[in-house]
Amino acid sequence: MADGVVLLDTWASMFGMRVRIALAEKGVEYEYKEENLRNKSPLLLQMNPIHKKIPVLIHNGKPICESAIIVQYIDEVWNDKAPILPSDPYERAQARFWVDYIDKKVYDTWRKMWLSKGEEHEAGKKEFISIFKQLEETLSDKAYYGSDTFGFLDIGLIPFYSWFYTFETYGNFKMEEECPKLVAWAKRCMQREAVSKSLPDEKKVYDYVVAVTKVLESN
Ligand SMILES: N[C@@H](CCC(=O)N[C@@H](CSO)C(=O)NCC(=O)O)C(=O)O
Repeated sequence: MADGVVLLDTWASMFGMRVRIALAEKGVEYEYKEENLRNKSPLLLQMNPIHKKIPVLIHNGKPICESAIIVQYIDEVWNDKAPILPSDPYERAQARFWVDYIDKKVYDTWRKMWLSKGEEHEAGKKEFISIFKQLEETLSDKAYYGSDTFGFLDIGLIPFYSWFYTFETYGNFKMEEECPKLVAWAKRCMQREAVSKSLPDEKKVYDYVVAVTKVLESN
C-alpha cells in the first residue's frame, strides 16, 4: 500500500459519511474505495479482521476502524486546521457522550422500526422519534452542537439527515413536525460544502433501502 490515505466505505453508510465529512473539513486528499458488503474485499477483511465493517481509514498502510475513532484520529493527525473536537476537556467529553448515544440508540431502533410490523413497529417508531427529540433538546438553541462551531457531534449526527426521508417514509411521520429545530440545524449543516458533497441524495438512499428490504424479505 503506497503512503497516503485510503477510505474503505459504502456510499449509503452514515458511518462512512462521518469520515468523508471529516476528511473534507480538513482538506485531506484520499483514495475512495467502494465496498460491496455482500462480497467484502480481501483488503477490508485484512484491514478490519475484528468487525469486518466499513468505514476503515488506511493511513500509510495502517488501518483505523470505527467511524467515531477515525474522526478523532483525523482531527489529531491533521491538527493544523478546522478543529473537530472542542478544546475544553469537559466539552470534548460531552460531544463524545452524545456520539456514543447516537451509536447505541439510532441504528438499532431504526432497524426495529424498519423491519417489524404492528405493535413492535409502533414501539420502535415511538422510541426512534424520542431519540431525535432528545438530540434536538441537546442542541437547544445553538447554531451547532459545538455551540457556534461545527464539530464532532455535528459530524456524528448530520449523516443521518440523508436517511430522514427513508425514516419518515417507513415510519409514516414527518421529522419537520417532530423535530423542527433539528431539521433547521441539518439544513444549516448542509450549507457547508464538506457536508453537502459527502451526503448522498435522500431519494437514492430510499431506493437503496427499498431494494435491501426486498432482499431481506425474500430470505
Ligand atoms: N460502529 C461502526 C458501525 C459501522 C457499520 O455498521 N458498518 C456497516 C455498514 S453501514 O451500516 C457494515 O460495514 N456492515 C457490514 C456487516 O455488518 O457485515 C462505525 O461507527 O464505524
